[in-house]
Amino acid sequence: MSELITNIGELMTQDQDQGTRRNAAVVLEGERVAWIGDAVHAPAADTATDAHGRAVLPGWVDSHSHLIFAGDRTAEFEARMAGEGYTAGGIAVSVAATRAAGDYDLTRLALGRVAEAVAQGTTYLETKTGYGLDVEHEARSARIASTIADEATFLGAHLVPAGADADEYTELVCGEMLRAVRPFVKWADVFCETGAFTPEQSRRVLTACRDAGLGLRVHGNQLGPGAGAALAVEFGAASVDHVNYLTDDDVDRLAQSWSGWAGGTGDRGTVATVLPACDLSTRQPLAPARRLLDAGVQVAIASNCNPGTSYTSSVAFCVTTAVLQMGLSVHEAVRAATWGGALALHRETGADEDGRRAVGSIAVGHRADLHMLKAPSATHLAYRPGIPLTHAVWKAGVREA
Ligand SMILES: N=CN[C@@H](CCC(=O)O)C(=O)O
Ligand SMILES: [Zn+2]
Repeated sequence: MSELITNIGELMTQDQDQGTRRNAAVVLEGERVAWIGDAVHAPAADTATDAHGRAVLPGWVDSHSHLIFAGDRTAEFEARMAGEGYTAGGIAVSVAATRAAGDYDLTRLALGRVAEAVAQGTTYLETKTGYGLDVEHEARSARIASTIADEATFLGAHLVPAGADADEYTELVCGEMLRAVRPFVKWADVFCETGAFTPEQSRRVLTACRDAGLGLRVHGNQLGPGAGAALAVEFGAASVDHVNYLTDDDVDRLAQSWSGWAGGTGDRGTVATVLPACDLSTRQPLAPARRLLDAGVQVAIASNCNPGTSYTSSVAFCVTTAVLQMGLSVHEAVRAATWGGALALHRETGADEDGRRAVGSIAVGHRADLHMLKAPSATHLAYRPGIPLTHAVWKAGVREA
């Protein structure tokens, strides 16, 4: 089956060759993009959709979320809005509720969050464990994550559970827990922060997970300056996420990690993933996305949807904030939330070992993940903040919303 989407007012492909086109058309064939060009030259297809001048972007690639949880942390949020600071300790509340939930409920809750994200234009999604924190519940979370999301990440090193010895728990994460989750996940993550895991414990987790064949990610420099970004670069992690408190050396290291990557090929570095909704919800200083881009660091924008620090799956909200508050252009912010997210998940180019198609940009042969706005241009995402602008969503060529 093929579908022609025509009369696209602005087609922001985020593809180097295609750029942003006016009065464009796209043909989808099965799960892939088969043709891109001027609407006046569009070929026939089995079905046709008239965009009536609306804008089309790649679907959002949300490279950082924590969707496998039960329970509610409204009280913690209210306390924070009344002036209390965020600490990692709140994670324990979600751990208790998550362990208490049955498999059916936990899966249903997570699926509901995925549906909410897709309805807002997200077509590729990573999610993490991290609210189980024992072997049984981390393995269960990993299994559910692998069924509801495109990419699953092991975050056993999210918090040392109450009553546990930090070093013993770290050993558990690196041993029995890692073996239990391994069949379900592609990535491992560690929360390297005061109140969570020390640099030395984080190093042990990263080493064990790398040795087990997992790709690496790091939660770092969220609540204060720390070792997260430096460790991420040292271990060749795909991304370091949060990055609110970076020193000049951290920025230099991240930029240096991309020095062998020219024109989209060569050695990858570590993507700096900024999480604007989390920064607002925790009242942290916004991550320095402008400074990172200017230094030559590849940047992604993600929702960090989770019950503690960022209970939203709206990548559009994050893009809006990145433009209005972080100094990014609309094109840069959309790029970071599409192609940048794909880069952070190693999904920006063609088929990998899994044989899957590139996501995060619109090009012939890439996965047909499209997001049509109720607006003539992507600029409206920032120009009309808070307005739900998703008109239609295609995921792998299938109309989802
Ligand atoms: N910072 C660590 N983990 C999550 C928050 C987890 C929570 O508070 O439940 C985050 O990315 O912000
Ligand atoms: Zn997170």
